[in-house]
Amino acid sequence: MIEAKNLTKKFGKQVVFQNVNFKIDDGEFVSIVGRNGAGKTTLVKILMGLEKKTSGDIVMDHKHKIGYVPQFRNVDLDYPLDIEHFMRLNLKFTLNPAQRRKDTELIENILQETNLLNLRKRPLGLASGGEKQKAYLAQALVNKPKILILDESTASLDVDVKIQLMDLVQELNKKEGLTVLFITHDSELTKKYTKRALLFDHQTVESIGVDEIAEDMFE
Ligand SMILES: Nc1ncnc2c1ncn2[C@@H]1O[C@H](COP(=O)(O)OP(=O)(O)OP(=O)(O)O)[C@@H](O)[C@H]1O
Repeated sequence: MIEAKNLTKKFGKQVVFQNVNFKIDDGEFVSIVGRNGAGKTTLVKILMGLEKKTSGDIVMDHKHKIGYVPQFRNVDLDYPLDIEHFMRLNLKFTLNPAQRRKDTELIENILQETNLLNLRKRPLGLASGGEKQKAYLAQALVNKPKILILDESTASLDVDVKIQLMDLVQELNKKEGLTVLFITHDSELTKKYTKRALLFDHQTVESIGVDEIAEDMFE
């Protein structure tokens, strides 16, 4: 479980959120929503230890690894790594033959579960937007995370590709019990894939059922 207790974050005099309280259960698939600048990324950075909270607490099992899937950026056409080697960047280097075999088996499994087996040799720079996004997801899975953070990972993808990616994440959530934090401005995907959302608004965070989400609430 991830629990925020009276969590406050300020940048200088600017209050991003103040005394917020919420819980995210293990294995939950929850949306994180709110207008631009509401504090969603700041929360993620605090969870990942990249930013310090100002006060209050985050209670979570720190043994639980977090996989972070950013929104794909344009990659140079001549970027040298193919998808498989891009994933392998997240492996620890080892000369131990048994560990190398295990690592290869892990990569095979992830390529299979993300439907990237046929694309493993595709240079990342030449992959489509959806393929790049799947490669980012596959790379995050190499760390065997318990928590997956999708940070606007569906933005700038075509609708059918968004659905493919989200179906894949839903499967990981159901089959492997991954906790998923889905940061998004997309109210339709929020409603389709999650039951509730943490709404960041005016320095507060509120848990709302997806039925309560209005079209323009966080766009
Ligand atoms: N390192 C920083 N120093 C100062 N202010 C910051 C810093 N990081 C973020 N902020 C400010 O904190 C507020 C929250 O930013 P944050 O990036 O968390 O918003 P967000 O909800 O993720 O927005 P978006 O939907 O646009 O990605 C913004 O006003 C932002 O300018």
